[in-house]
Amino acid sequence: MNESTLCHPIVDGELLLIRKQRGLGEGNLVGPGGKLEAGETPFEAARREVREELRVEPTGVEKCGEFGFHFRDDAPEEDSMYVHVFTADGIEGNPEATEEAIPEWHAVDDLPYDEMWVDDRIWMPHMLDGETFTGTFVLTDEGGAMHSYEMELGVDM
Ligand SMILES: COc1nc(N)nc2c1ncn2[C@H]1C[C@H](O)[C@@H](COP(=O)(O)OP(=O)(O)OP(=O)(O)O)O1
Repeated sequence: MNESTLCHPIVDGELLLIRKQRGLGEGNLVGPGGKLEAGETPFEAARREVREELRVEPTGVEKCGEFGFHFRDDAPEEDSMYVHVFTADGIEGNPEATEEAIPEWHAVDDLPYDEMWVDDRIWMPHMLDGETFTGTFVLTDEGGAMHSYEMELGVDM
């Protein structure tokens, strides 16, 4: 299964997201992140992806969760991903648009979940409340709807 990361800087009540310019979820509003490279830990990959996508260095990076997902209509082994989720308490530098990502800040209490992956509205409120979590999500309709999911809160990370 592909392993990837998401890293969410949260500063002054706002969450730094990206408008994804290519790859899985192109056009969606997502956390900065991407697949692990060979020999990399999830922590290293999370920081590298923020640097590559937004040209800033995340600070105070901490893991808050992990989840797996697959699409119901596809073979799970061919189209599934395991995602390590991090928060950051700041960034060094000013986010820049790159060919992969356009930065957008959004108030944590008014997130546009209808422009995000359908699983985000389930786990992200827990992340924003400072809870740890694990989850499994099964999406349908090419990711447009949630078929089923399981989540556990208060998990050791
Ligand atoms: C289907 O549900 C998803 N939900 C959430 N919350 N995040 C998702 C979902 N599917 C993909 N993602 C995120 C997780 C990773 O951060 C990226 C992976 O995207 P991609 O396959 O494009 O990986 P990259 O490493 O960015 O690709 P490049 O080879 O272009 O660097 O999406």
